[in-house]
Formats: sequence, structure tokens, C-alpha cells
Amino acid sequence: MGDHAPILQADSVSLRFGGIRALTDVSFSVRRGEVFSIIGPNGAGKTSMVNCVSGRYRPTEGRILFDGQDITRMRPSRRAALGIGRTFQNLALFGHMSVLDNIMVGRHHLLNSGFLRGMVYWIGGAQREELEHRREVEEIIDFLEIQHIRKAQAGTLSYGLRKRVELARAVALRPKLILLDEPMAGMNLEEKEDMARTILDLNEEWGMTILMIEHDMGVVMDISHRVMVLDFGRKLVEGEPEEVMAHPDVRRAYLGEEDATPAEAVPA
Ligand SMILES: Nc1ncnc2c1ncn2[C@@H]1O[C@H](COP(=O)(O)OP(=O)(O)OP(=O)(O)O)[C@@H](O)[C@H]1O
Repeated sequence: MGDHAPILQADSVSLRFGGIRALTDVSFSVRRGEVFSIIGPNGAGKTSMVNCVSGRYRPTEGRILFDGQDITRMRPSRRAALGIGRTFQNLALFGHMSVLDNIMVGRHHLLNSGFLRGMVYWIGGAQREELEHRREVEEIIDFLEIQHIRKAQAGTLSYGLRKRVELARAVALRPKLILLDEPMAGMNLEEKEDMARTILDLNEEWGMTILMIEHDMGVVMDISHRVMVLDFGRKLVEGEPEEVMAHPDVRRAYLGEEDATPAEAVPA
């Protein structure tokens, strides 16, 4: 893990939809270089929180800082240009386009936002720009081990592979922070293991900070440095996986345990 300065900070974030309180006074921070997961029962506010970070929702109260900058009122595209990337709970690929083109779309978006334009023009014109795109995209394709499907139409692929391609497209923006909404949903065990390994590689080798929502507790506890638990829109606890799992409220609320005694303490 990198230094401990927060890359993302949520200060007393509340979000209401009419009479529904999706989030109430939630504060947390994600440190640069960590894998941070948000867990909690259905309707706990996890997606709402991530949407407040990506800019899809605007908090009713509170603020969000990215790299020390207040982004609470910033448009999603500005946030993307600052280095916040995301994938979606429901796949959002262009089914009729090839895998390669789907990922290229991500890069073009980045370039059109002006993020890389200066640098790429500096090394020399539009052709170089296209080559640079290609080189980066091929690197991402290698990294995510999807070379064999690079020419395939995205719509014809298995669910697990489409999820990987969607991740590739988000990674193509070279974000500093990547938001993953249920990256393993609908995957079989092998696909889950591959995805977990990929997330760790993105974190360890590419230095990306990860903010993830995931229902699979095994995966969450295995790969997260820290975890936050939401329940009914409020923060229940935030900490390292072992601390969080040992918390009686978590065992009751999330795991549905009546008796909150830690399993290790129960005689065999
Ligand atoms: N756009 C919206 N309009 C109205 N209510 C919403 C909207 N988005 C979320 N909510 C409500 O806010 C609450 C939190 O929902 P959210 O989707 O953030 O929970 P979640 O923890 O991500 O749940 P899940 O695990 O089922 O995805 C729920 O009561 C939900 O119905």
C-alpha cells in the first residue's frame, strides 16, 4: 500500500429521495493505494454512496473530497477527468462492437475530455495519437488476459468475460481511483477468483486505489485492506476485515446472527 493520505473523503454525506433516506451522515475515507470495500444488506445505501462519488447523485448534505479537492458539485465527466473511473452494476458495453473498439471508446472519451491531449500532441499529431491509444489498449488487453477475444463482438461473450471487458474499458481511462459495483456478481467460482486476482494486480502493480461494492463476503474479506459496513443508510463500522467481522452489530445485521458470540470462542 502507498502512503496513508486519503485520496477520497466523504464528510457527513446524507442523501434523500423525497421521503426516503438513502444515506444519513456517512463519513469515511479511502487511503491512497488501498482496496476499500463497502458492504451491507440490500437497500443499505451502497450504490447511493458510490453514485455520490461518481457524480451520478448529488448529496443532499455533506461533501466529498478527491485528492483534497471538493468535488461535491462537480459533473461526472469532470470527476472522470480528475481520475475517478467506474464500472456499472449492469453491463454497459456496446454489444455490436468488438472488444477492442469498446475499450478504444474509453480512451477516446479520455482524450476528448482534454486530459491527455496536450501530452499526445506534444509527441506529434493525430497518427501518433492513434498509435498511442492502440499501445495502451493492447497493454490493458494483455494485462486483463483477454487477447483471445479482442476481435469478438462484445454482445456474444459470456457474462464473466463481458465483466472483464467492462473493467478493461474503465482501466483504459487510467484512473487513480476505480469504483467497482459488484464486480463478481453473476460469476462462477473460477471467474470470481480470476477477477479477485485482477483487482489485486490493478491495485498492487498499477497502483490503482479501489473502492468496491461486493456481496461475496469471502472475496471482500480476502482482498480488502479496509471495509465499511452500511445498514439502513448509516455507517455501522469501518475498519480492517477482521475487526469488522468481529463487530457484534455486523454479525447481527449483516450475517443475520442472533447470537453475536465470535465463532472461534464457541467450544467445538
Ligand atoms: N434513484 C432513486 N430514487 C429513489 N430511491 C432510491 C434511488 N436510488 C436508491 N434509492 C433508495 O435508496 C435506498 C438505498 O438504495 P441503494 O441502491 O443505494 O442500496 P444498496 O445498498 O446499493 O442496495 P443493493 O445491495 O440492493 O444494490 C433504498 O431504499 C433505495 O430504494
